[in-house]
Amino acid sequence: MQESSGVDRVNGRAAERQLREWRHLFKLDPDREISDSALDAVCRSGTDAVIVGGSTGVTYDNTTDLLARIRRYEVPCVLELSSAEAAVPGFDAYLVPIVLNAGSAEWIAGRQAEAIAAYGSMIPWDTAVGEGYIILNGGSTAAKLTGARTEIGERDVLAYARLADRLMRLPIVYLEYSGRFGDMRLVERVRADLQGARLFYGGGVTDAERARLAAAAAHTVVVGNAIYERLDDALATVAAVKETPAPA
Ligand SMILES: CC(C)=CCC/C(C)=C/CC/C(C)=C/CC/C(C)=C/CC/C(C)=C/CC/C(C)=C/CC/C(C)=C/COP(=O)(O)OP(=O)(O)O
Ligand SMILES: O=P(O)(O)OC[C@@H](O)CO
Ligand SMILES: [Mg+2]
Repeated sequence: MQESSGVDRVNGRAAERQLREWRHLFKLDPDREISDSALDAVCRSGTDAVIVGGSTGVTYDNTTDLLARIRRYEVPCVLELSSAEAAVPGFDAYLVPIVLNAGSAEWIAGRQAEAIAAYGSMIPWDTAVGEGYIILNGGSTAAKLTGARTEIGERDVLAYARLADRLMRLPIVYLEYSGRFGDMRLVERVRADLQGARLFYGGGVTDAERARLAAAAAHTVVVGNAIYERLDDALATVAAVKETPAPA
């Protein structure tokens, strides 16, 4: 384990505890171009960790290339798996999405079980962490891919979150609005209702103002597309999140 990685590889549950302390995360998509100077700014920004992931076009090669570039820096780097073929060794931890409101079991347990069977003893269980995704922007790539039931109200969102939190005991519930800024009242309600899981929020956090709102509602704020579209504003989200008092 690298001293600076921020993720304890000796004991997977310790890795989960460390993830719980993270307030701000940047998500880099291996399927999108990023210049060396932009990557340098992201990795030195003070974010708690960089997630590598995207819903489509993620391959072993583009994931390996991005990991090698990020490894020049001390920032912890975790892989969010969206395809079994792109399970690249060398990350500090592995996040495995389980799309609770997917239209088909393929995205809830099907692909995951297939990959677990295929990789067998090669899986680094000590750094593997499950994420209970609830996808709420029907226009997003992830929603279309998984046929997610996005037209649902607070009662159903809370039910999915409780399923993940109280029954499945997943360490992370992820409210995903990728590409659109979500309903912070709903985010706040879901976070306040969780008993053990950490609430990750991602979607449309494009500047400091939105980052503050999201940081007041969720435990952890994830910033993705803004890195590619409005880099300076994206970088400003780090301080905005860190300066916002963490919710309970
Ligand atoms: C080294 C080694 C062998 C490591 C293995 C690590 C490990 C723990 C393996 C276990 C096996 C396993 C379970 C593998 C994963 C299998 C798998 C493919 C699961 C399916 C994941 C899934 C449900 C994907 C659906 C899409 C999704 C929810 C992706 C999450 C990321 C996301 C939403 C990104 C946003 O995407 P983006 O492209 O940016 O979207 P926009 O267009 O909106 O911007
Ligand atoms: O790309 P954005 O809209 O910032 O969303 C971040 C993340 O939740 C995507 O999985
Ligand atoms: Mg994206």
